[in-house]
Amino acid sequence: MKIAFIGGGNMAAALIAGLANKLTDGANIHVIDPNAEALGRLHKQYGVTTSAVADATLSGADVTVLAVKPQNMHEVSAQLLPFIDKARQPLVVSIAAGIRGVDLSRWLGGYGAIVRCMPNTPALIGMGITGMVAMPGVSEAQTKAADDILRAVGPTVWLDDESKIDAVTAVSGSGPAYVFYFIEAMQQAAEEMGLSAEQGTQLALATFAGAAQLANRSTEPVSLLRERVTSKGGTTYAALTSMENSGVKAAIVSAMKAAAARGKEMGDEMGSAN
Ligand SMILES: NC(=O)C1=CN([C@@H]2O[C@H](COP(=O)(O)OP(=O)(O)OC[C@H]3O[C@@H](n4cnc5c(N)ncnc54)[C@H](OP(=O)(O)O)[C@@H]3O)[C@@H](O)[C@H]2O)C=CC1
Ligand SMILES: O=C(O)[C@@H]1CCC=N1
Repeated sequence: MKIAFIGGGNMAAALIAGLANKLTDGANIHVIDPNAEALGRLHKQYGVTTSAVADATLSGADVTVLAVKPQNMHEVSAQLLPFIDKARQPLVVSIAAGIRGVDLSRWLGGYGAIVRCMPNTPALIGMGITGMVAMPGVSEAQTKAADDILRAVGPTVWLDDESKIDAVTAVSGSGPAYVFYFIEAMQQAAEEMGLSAEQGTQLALATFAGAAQLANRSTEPVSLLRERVTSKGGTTYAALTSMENSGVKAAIVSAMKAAAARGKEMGDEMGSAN
């Protein structure tokens, strides 16, 4: 399978890291990005071919992944359009937050073979997860091709309704940042209580990894696992009571709803502006 990426930034690099060697040889991946340094790195690490601007290599791609910022999706669609060979029906995969399939299709001259995805950066180590939705013009074979690509970097979750992808963005697309934020807070607290930076980091990271694995492997609800840590009148109880009193859970719920709302807003803004 020949795969082209337009945009070779953070998320594309994470996907390419998972894809190269696993699904396809790096030489079957072509990356287009104006940043020569980023291209050089990707070429050196994975053997991908590169170019600074959209070129005829795109015509030979079975799948083109649009991995630029949402604000650049309209101009990039215009750059891709001349290279879409409609007789071959190549698949277009968008990973952009917010950008709706109907707008992308319009920018691509009514082209319909589009799958929208929301991956996340743990794809870099093959531990991503991706929410996906196929536009009406996507064939079964194309759905499978999109699934094969994203499954190379972790499980896929197919959605029955495009509007739900904003929720996926809020949960797992942006999610790694919430986890890193929580780890940063634990690191800070550890240091403030006298542990070294190294010890704080080691303890926080192992706790996150262990708790996530435990929850993943357990058949019991996460709330029960939490209760088992929380001895009556003990230290965990003191911490969780403090969190509840500070409105931590409510703040997380409202932050994630803000992420989803921003996804929808970006779709509205970009769709109506172009
Ligand atoms: N980062 C993440 O965790 C996730 C991101 N996404 C989505 O992925 C997309 C990319 O995000 P991310 O990788 O973080 O962003 P980056 O800014 O890291 O990468 C985008 C890249 O596209 C390049 N670019 C801009 N214009 C063009 C063009 N015309 N042709 C080719 N390349 C171009 C940019 O170059 P320059 O910097 O010079 O403009 C940059 O290198 C976004 O739409 C985002 O919503 C989805 C899931 C998770
Ligand atoms: O912050 C963003 O907009 C992108 C989408 C999900 C993760 N990063």
